[in-house]
Formats: sequence, structure tokens, C-alpha cells
Amino acid sequence: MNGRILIVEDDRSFGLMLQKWFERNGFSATLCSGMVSAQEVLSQSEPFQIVLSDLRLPDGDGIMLLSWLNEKRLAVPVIIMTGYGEVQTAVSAIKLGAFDFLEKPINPDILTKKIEAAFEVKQENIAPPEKPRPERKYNKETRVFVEGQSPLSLQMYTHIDLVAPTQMAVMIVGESGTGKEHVARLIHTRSNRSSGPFIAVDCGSLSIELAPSELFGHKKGSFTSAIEDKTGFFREAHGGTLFLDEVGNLPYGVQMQLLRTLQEKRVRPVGTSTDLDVDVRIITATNENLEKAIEEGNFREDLYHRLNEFMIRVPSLRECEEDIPSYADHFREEANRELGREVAVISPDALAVLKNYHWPGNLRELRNVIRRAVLFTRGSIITTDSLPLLTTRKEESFPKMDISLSVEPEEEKERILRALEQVKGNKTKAAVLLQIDRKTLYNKMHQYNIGL
Ligand SMILES: Nc1ncnc2c1ncn2[C@@H]1O[C@H](COP(=O)(O)OP(=O)(O)OP(=O)(O)O)[C@@H](O)[C@H]1O
Repeated sequence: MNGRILIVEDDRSFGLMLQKWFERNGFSATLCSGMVSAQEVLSQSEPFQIVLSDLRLPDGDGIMLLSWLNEKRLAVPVIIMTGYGEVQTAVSAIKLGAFDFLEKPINPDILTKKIEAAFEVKQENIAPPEKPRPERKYNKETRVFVEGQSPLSLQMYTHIDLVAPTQMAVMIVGESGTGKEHVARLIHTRSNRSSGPFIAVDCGSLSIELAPSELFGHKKGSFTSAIEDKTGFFREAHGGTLFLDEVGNLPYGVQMQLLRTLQEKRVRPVGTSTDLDVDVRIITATNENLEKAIEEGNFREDLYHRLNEFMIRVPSLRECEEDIPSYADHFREEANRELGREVAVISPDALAVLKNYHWPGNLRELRNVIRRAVLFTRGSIITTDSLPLLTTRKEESFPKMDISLSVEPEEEKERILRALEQVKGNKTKAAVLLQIDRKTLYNKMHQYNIGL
């Protein structure tokens, strides 16, 4: 391993020890003693591959540093170091996007594994430092997934199977960490585009200035930093699927261009005057209420309807309690493999705790909790002792997300016609696609004068 690591630690002797350890292991490590100095270094020097930050700093904390990195769109994995008993805060840090956490006193083997894992993610997900790119490509199945068997999960998989073979634009909604990206990938692999590319783009990392060229490409010399031709995500996804994650974050200025591209199925790279054909299926995901964004003037309504030809709602984990044991077991096996452990089971008491918690961070949080438990377990059984304090009960949890839709009549008619076309006129299937009952479909067809 080698690469640039930034250590943010106010305990100087501990920081120096870490710095020496990294240097002995072939890294270049920079040490900062506080948040502000870390921000200065991160803004000025060459990009770092990993930031290893203490949770508590004299002029802030690791979580503030994390938020600052997010704000500045500096895509670097952050590992937070916590003291004994600060695991809850560390879990919050992970929900905010920290890559992982490490408990002090630091075990060098665990540190090595986490650094290796962060590097892998950095190589896989994030582009070379000098040219940050927000896409992730999936050319092969890298992870194993579990299909929940609860009624809401089964309903979701039925919807996936139904919509996957069509060309409809799918909008996936659900809380953070529910597995929306996994659903997008599943739709792609179950579609007739599965042999084509799957390009995932995090819309939150597209700046207003660069978004057009990232999405639609550019011609060499069309602006100062355009030192070579760029294909753009749309054309990279030609023949396959373009997944726009966190689509609510798409800069408003680019939304019109996106709509035009979708309607005309053509892109015009920046700095050119020629339109190029593109054949791309669009899948989007959001964990925010886009209707509110529309009301507030932050998201175009016409684009919303174009992207939302079919909506899939990914249930929260607290709505699928019966799936928790199989997910937990799956994450236990995954952690065993990745951490070289042999933890065989989760005790019934521990399972009861897991089932009773409200999981605001959903599958991502469950995965982190189980990984931590596998690390902490000395024997072969995960007991309540190896779980963090999971105290908030389900009853105290938040209300469900409102995903109801209101559509303009013209658009509604258009959607019904499209759905009927996709399923060759089968009204039962069209009603499922539109997520309305058959009777409502008949009424609407009558209302819009669509031949029965
Ligand atoms: N069906 C599944 N089986 C096993 N692991 C899963 C499954 N779905 C999701 N995961 C895991 O849960 C975590 C969160 O999944 P994912 O990133 O797809 O969620 P998301 O809803 O897209 O999150 P966000 O809203 O933050 O973008 C990931 O580690 C993913 O690998």
C-alpha cells in the first residue's frame, strides 16, 4: 500500500506515533493537530486518499470536519477515531458519511484492514485525485445481496420484476441506507440492457459549472480545463442504464438540459454544435420529498414527471422487522469473510434487540452494527454485550415518508398511455405499473377518453 494520508489528532505524541507507523508502511502521512489546520491543508495541498481524524479536536470535531468535506465536495474517505464509549457518536458519524470508525486504543491489525478497505473504496468508487469523477461503474457483481421476504419487500421485488424489462424511467424513493442503489442495479441486471453499461452518478457531487460537461461531455479546448475530449456520463451509458443518485441535488440550471436530452434522446457535448444520439434508460433515486422541492422552486416539475414514469418505494428496515434476522446473518457472514473472523450465530437476545430498534440508518446502519459486533465478539456468538446501545424503540420513530403524487391531467394521461403501451394493453399489469388499482385505471381511462 502507498498513498497520502492526513492524520488529524491533537494528542501530539499519539499523532507522531501514527505518522511513523504509516511511514514505516509505505505511506506519506501529514499530521495536523486541529480542525482548522486540517481544513487549510486539505484546501491547499495535493489531494489525500484517506483522512484519519480524532473525534474530539480542540477547535471542533471529526464530524464537523466531515460536514466541511461534504460541503466542499472533497470526496475522501474519512475514518473517525473514537475513545472508549463513544461508539454512538461514531455511528452518527457513519450516518453522515464517514467511511468507518476506529476505537482507541488502536489495534494495528484493525487499522491496516480499515485503511485497506478505504483504499479499495477510493480506487473503486472515486476517480483519480486530479480529476475527481462522481461515477461508479459496476461491470460485475461484487457483493452478495439478500432479498427480504416481508410483505413490503416482496411487493417491491414484484414491482422490480415488472418494470425491469420495460424502458420506463424509474424513480426509487426511500430513506437513506435502504438499498436504493442496489435496487437500481437490480433493475438494470433484470432488463434487456444488462449486457450494456450501468453508470451511477452522485448528483450531489456535480457542480453547476461542471455538470453539463460531466453529463453530456465536452470538446477539447471548449473551456480552460478541457484539455481533452470528454465522453460524458450519458454517452458512457449508451445501450445501458444511467443511474442518477440523489437526483434532488441536481443543480437547477442543468435540469432543463437533462429534460431536453431525455425528450430528444440526443446530447450536445459542451463546445460543439452537433447533437449525438443516445440510447439510455434513466433510473433515479431520492431520499427527499421532491414535491416539496418542486413547491420551493428547487426542482422542475416537468422533469420530475419525466423521471417518475414508475416509482419504486424501498421500505425502511423498521417496516420490515421480519427481514432483520436474514439481513443480520448475511452481514455477519460478510464481516467474517472480510475481517477474518468465525462468528457463527447471533443470540436470540441480541436478535430481539436488533428487531426492536428503529434503524434510522436502515441497512447501512445494520451492516455497521453487525461488523462492529463481529469485531468485538471473542467467542462464536454475538450477544447483547457486543452490540452498541440501540435504545430508541420503534414506537418512537418518525412518521413514514410521504410519497404521494399529484399530476397534471395531461401528464397523467400520457403516463397511462405509456404504461398501457409498455404492457401491450394489459390493464391489470398497467394498473400495477401505475401503482393504482384496476378500478381507478378504468375510471381514468374513461375520463381521458382512452379506448377501453
Ligand atoms: N438487499 C441487500 N442485501 C444486502 N446488503 C444490502 C442490500 N441492499 C443494500 N445493502 C447494503 O446496504 C448499504 C446501503 O445500501 P445503498 O447504498 O444501496 O443504500 P441507499 O438507499 O442507496 O443509500 P443512500 O440514500 O445513502 O444513497 C450498502 O452497504 C449496501 O451494500
